[in-house]
Amino acid sequence: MSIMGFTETEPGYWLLAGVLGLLVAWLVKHLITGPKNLPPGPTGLPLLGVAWQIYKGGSDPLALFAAWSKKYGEMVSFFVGPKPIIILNSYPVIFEAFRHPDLQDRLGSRLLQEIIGLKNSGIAFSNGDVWKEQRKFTHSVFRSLGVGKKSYEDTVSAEMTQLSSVIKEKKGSPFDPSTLFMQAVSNIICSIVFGTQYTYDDEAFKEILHLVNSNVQLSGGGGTFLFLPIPGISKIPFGKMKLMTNNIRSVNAFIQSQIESHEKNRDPDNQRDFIDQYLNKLDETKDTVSSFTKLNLTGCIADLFLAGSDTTTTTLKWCILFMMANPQVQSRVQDELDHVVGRERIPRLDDIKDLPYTNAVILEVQRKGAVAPLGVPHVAAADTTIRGYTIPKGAVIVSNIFEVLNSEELWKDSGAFKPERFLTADGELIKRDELIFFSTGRRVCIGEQLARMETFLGFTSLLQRFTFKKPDNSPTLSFEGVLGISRNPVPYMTCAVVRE
Ligand code: HEM
Repeated sequence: MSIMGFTETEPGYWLLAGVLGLLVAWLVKHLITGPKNLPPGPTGLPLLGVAWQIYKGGSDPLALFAAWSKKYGEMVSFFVGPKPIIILNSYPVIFEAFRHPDLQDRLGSRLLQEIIGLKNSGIAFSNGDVWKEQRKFTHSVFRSLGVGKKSYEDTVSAEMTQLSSVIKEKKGSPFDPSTLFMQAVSNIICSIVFGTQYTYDDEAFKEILHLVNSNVQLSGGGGTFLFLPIPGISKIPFGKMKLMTNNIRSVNAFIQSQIESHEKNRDPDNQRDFIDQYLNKLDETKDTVSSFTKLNLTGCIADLFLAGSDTTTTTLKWCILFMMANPQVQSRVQDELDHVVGRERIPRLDDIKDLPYTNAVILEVQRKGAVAPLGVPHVAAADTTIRGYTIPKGAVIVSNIFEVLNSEELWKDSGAFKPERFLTADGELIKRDELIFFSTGRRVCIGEQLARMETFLGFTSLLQRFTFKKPDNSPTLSFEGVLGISRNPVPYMTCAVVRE
């Protein structure tokens, strides 16, 4: 018998026979023992699943997922290799699934495990009791420091004042705001975690931000490269993986040096920051199987930086981009600020209730910017039924936040930038549950209050002092999103003109 022209005496015959045998075995196993009753979705090549379609979707998986949502509905399933992936495309289904106790696990990062030993560690990538304990503890530290509350306002305002002073030095000439926004936002995380706020010319601070930022870029859409389950991934001696490995080593060395200096200079009666409080917790913990360990401290610090810096920085970048593109909206925000706050003092959280238009603008920027368009993937800890479909144990569950924020059903004329959609006829602010920028359910963003506060105080203090303009002769403004760990605007330049 010959296969595709090869006879039994040729090596190609046995190679092809082997490949075909594997395909048949996979198909049989998949049909007989594979998960049943999955939500509908595209069928892909055996073994590869729809990996090739996603690859072809290239820089715009969001468009591909939108097309699938239209075709298959609010729950879509497909395979990447042997792994089932479930995409949730509507607010009600995300709301239901993300409250289910069996749909709260995460994918681990092989890369972080190999380099730092982080496995089921920290908050964002841990499961079960470790996750519950670390998340609860982080919440309690945030509460005690007043993070996201009025008592933390001065720290955030001081940072935004430093940001404005540096921007003022640009004297209206064009600049890319990315690095400055990142410095301001990361400095707030530094104050929570290390008890320090750096000046923007501090070399160590600049170097760490460069390393974190570089990994945010290198990680690719949704942080894919962080999660590749390839054994020995950290040993790859070239390309992206080598760069990421080196960056992670350097960031880890910085984190360890901070922990060590806190250990040397501690005063248990004066707990300055997250690290001090964690070290105290380690002292108190007698339980040998407790999740409070130095490794988990490292995991929490890494998570707060990764999750807390890039997202809020990106939100501020979208804010300025939309203001440059909509000067009439910008000047209406400035009028409202002049009327309510004036120019003599900086905006405060107490002003929020009196600034409905400004708040509507922030909501619309967040809706259109969709900085976390696919959230952070969850994993099913057990077979679970949602809306009559089975989500099998081990399936990866992706919340398509982007689809919810762009749904024509929820937001009439959803493609347009219209802050008025969040105002009543009387000018009161309308709050909508479907605005799930920070996700929903048990793993909802732990930094939500802080991020809202940073965005409000950052945006208002900038617009109080400056008018942002597109530099003459600069490229046409683009509203395309560039998908990295978060969804960024295409890099742009702006001129910050001091207001008369
Ligand atoms: C505009 C800014 C932000 C956005 C849009 C955002 C969005 C999100 C989203 C969508 C998730 C996934 C929730 C889920 O899995 O269901 C998340 C998780 C998380 N965020 Fe944020 N976030 C922002 C700012 C922050 C800040 C400032 C911090 C830190 C202070 C932070 C810390 C975290 C952590 C630690 C998690 C993991 C929570 C867990 O797994 O239990 N985020 N965020």
